[in-house]
Amino acid sequence: KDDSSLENIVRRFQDSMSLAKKHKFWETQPVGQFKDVGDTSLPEGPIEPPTPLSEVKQEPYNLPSPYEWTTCDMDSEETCNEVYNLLKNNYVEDDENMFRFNYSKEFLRWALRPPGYYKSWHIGVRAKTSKKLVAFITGVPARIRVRDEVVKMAEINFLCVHKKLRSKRLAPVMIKEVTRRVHLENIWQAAYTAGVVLPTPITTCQYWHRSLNPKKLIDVGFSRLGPRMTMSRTIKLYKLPDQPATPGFRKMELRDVPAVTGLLRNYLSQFVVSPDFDENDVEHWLLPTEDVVDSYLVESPKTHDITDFCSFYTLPSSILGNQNYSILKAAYSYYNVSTKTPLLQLMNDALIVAKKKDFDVFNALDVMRNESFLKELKFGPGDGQLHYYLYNYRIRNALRTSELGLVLL
Ligand SMILES: CNCCCN(C)c1ncc(F)c(N2CC(C(=O)NCc3cnc4ccccn34)C2)n1
Repeated sequence: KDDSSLENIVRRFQDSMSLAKKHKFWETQPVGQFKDVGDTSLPEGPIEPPTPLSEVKQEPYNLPSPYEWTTCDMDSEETCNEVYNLLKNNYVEDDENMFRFNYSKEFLRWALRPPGYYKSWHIGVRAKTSKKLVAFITGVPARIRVRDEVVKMAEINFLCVHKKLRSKRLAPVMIKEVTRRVHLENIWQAAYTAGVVLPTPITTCQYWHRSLNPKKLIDVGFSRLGPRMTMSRTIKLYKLPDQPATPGFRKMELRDVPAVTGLLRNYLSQFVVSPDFDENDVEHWLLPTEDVVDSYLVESPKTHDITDFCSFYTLPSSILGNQNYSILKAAYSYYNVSTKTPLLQLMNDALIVAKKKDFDVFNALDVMRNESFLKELKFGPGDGQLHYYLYNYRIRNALRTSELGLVLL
């Protein structure tokens, strides 16, 4: 890029300004502050005590005058459509603005209605005159274990402000409003991620990508042909068998929920931060849902024990400005457990079924035990980093990515 162009100078200045304002806001919040990093005298755990519910602000925060709060009822086809279209046109893009997430309506209904969810945490902002939905932020309740403490938290996600309303300082007031509504339910901690550095990540993950349809990925600019590589050599490099290799590898069913819950709880107990799933959670988050989440397990043909489990979620991206394709079909590694089948073989079977379902790429973060298979299964490091954060909960030292057992959608 011509870095000296005035346009780039202005953009860099604006970025630095918004970054400065970002830290202005986060310095007012109960989060680990940069100045406190390394201060081992500060105890691990909640940073501020809960407030008596009577002292929690009862009325919503003030929005700039042309805008009003709205609660988005995801059960309503019309409202779900509005949320889908807002995100489809205004949510996260890659740095080169070639792709934008295109979370489907079924995915959003799944992601936002887990056991015990609160409609009041599905918060929208409308323009008073046109009633157009112009911004969105959500929370869902989750029990998250940090070392040996299980903490009720809100998982905050889908913060989106319409492109035309950026730098109107809407995000800080939306974060304060979702925090207020979470406090009203007597919950004082939260977990969230961001592609940008804020005070202060508990860990920073790297995305890895395994090509399943290399020809399309190169055509749309997601990947580039390797040096001294031809297209046919590249297609051959990423070729996968037609069927999974593991005997007893099959789709998860409702009757498997108790066994999968036991398997998953044991496996996740090794990580410093992970969800504390019960059977209701497993039924919601891991039972296969068409075009939303896929999960497979290994049932030993001899003993009929369930020994292993793998899952991935469906998150397509819109391809901005390509003649031949408009959608990138991406699968994201979710929760995987290996007790008998080597994780390498289990994940290769996951790649095989994902390719069979016509996904173009299989993405994974370097969390949990994922590093053990990434290179060998021909994943390549991505350009995106994902920083994980806890709100109002201090972790004494940042975690290694292998100590993190939490995947947010
Ligand atoms: C927990 N909430 C995370 C949701 C947001 N997630 C999934 C996300 N957050 C930051 C990223 F860096 C990222 N990446 C996946 C990797 C990737 O595929 N990069 C190319 C690409 C294709 N489509 C898009 C859309 C947006 C950004 C990059 N894109 C990088 N994913």
